[in-house]
Amino acid sequence: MNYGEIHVLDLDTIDLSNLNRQFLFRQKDIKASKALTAVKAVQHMNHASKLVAHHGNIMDTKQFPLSFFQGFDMIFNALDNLEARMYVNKVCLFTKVPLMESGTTGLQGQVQPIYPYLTECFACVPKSTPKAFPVCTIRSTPSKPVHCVTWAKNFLFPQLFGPGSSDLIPTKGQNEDDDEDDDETKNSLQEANELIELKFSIVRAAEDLGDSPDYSFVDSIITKIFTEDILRLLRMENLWTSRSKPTPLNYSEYSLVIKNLEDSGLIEDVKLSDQKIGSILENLQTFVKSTIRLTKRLRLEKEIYFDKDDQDALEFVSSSSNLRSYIFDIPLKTEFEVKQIAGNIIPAVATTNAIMAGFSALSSIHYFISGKNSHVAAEASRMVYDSSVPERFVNTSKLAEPNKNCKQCSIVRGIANLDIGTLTLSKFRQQLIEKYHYEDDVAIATSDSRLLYDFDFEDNLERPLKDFIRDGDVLLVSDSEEILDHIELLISDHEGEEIRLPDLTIPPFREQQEEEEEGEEDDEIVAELGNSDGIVILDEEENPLKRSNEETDESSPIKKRKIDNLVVLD
Ligand SMILES: Nc1ncnc2c1ncn2[C@@H]1O[C@H](COP(=O)(O)OP(=O)(O)OP(=O)(O)O)[C@@H](O)[C@H]1O
Ligand SMILES: [Zn+2]
Repeated sequence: MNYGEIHVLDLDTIDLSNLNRQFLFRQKDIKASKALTAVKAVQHMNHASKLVAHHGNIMDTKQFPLSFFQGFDMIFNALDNLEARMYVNKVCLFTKVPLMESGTTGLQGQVQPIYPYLTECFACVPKSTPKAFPVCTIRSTPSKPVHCVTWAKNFLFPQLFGPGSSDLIPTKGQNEDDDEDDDETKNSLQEANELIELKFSIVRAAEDLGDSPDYSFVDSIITKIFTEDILRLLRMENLWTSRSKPTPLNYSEYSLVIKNLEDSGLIEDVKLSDQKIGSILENLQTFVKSTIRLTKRLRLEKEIYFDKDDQDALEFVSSSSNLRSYIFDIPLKTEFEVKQIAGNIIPAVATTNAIMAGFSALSSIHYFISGKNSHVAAEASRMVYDSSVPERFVNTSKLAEPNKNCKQCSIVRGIANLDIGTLTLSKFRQQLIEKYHYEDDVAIATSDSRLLYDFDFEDNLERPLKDFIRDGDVLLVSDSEEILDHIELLISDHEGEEIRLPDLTIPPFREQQEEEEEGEEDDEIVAELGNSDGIVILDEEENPLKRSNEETDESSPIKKRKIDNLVVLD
């Protein structure tokens, strides 16, 4: 089958660790763009499709504006993170482009064809988030290796080399026990302040590490983190009534050996096997080595973010989490194991990936052979997933209808074309009121609930939209009278263009819901089901939304469609 034009997109470059399962890549391709290399590798195969590669982040609206998405008949997701998947899902709802969503974890996998507003979207079923631990467990009372790795990766590393970490500094009310809460909050704040001091010592050291470097700042870090902080925890006796107490590190036992290594300049040559559990001395040596190397890097890099494939960062996290484990009498881990824990790595299986990619392609055929009819394809397509039943490796199920409570599917939305550089908030507000027939006023907020305007917050009115949003951002508009529904407008920036507010897309199931509720009475709402893509678009002739800027009809088609808990404005 000829797909016409296929665009392949990925933000990453090829790593050695990809070669075992990503068959299009070879050793020589390491560090090259995945998308470009994949396209090059299959270009010569016998097919009639034109292949185009893009190296970039799908969420980058400059490189991939809305018009990019609108250019496709179908989008295939094979992403590995929730943020990007949710983003593509949302854009597909705005643009109504069908989405073939897929994913694998180890031996499990699934393919979900999504026909916007006709079938469940990616957000319709809540997704489980990665396992979270209480802050106090990570900060004060670890009991498993993963607690220590999380502390090293999410707290210590960003505090010393990155942008800091506020989410692991507890605020009141996070502990079940109130007494623990007070003591812990105070303790953690003090620890955090001291770490800021250490960060300064690192920055100073980074400037001074010359021919005869002074590494005493590393001793201060070790003493603070592995001895003094633990002594302070021990003083909080209520923490230890039903737990075994930690044992602070006695650094003086090791400091001489470390100093000799530093003086002889051999410290940076220390290398422990990644498959072997190191002794305390070896972990200390690795800690000192990686701290020195990361500090030197800070001369060129402003901030360093943890990346499991960054050897210095991995050695720092591995050694510091092991030293903490030792203090809390928790089993130590090899560097390889720490890498798996820190990188949330679930082994990827080439066969599962291949099977799911195959089903993705097969499933899309329903859409193409039906002449791109979403209704027919939605009826014919199946969700495919691995099966836990022995002797039956895959299972299928009919596609479910959108979840009526889905925060994505249940929203009235549209795409607004405008020039964010020149359009002021005031003009935008005025146009909204005219176009959608708000009776009084609106409130306008960003998608992360930052209020830009409402009737008693007018400070921003004369500022252009570009001061608050970028191309591709979503704005939330709500009716100050709370009669009309909240709406979501995706902003598509077009320099020099007059503002064009869209006719809104109303999810079909909400239309049916309201018809059932309101019976025949409501002749204000004029809507039509069953146009080619199944989306309810308000009728051209009779609906005021279609007649932009004309005040010929006082009624509004989005009247009374009120969804609770959608927008939190403050
Ligand atoms: N926002 C994004 N834009 C473009 N590509 C993305 C985005 N987020 C993730 N990806 C890509 O999605 C792909 C997911 O693939 P997968 O998890 O199978 O392999 P991988 O990430 O190469 O494996 P590993 O994590 O072991 O390196 C990756 O190639 C990743 O670069
Ligand atoms: Zn949904």
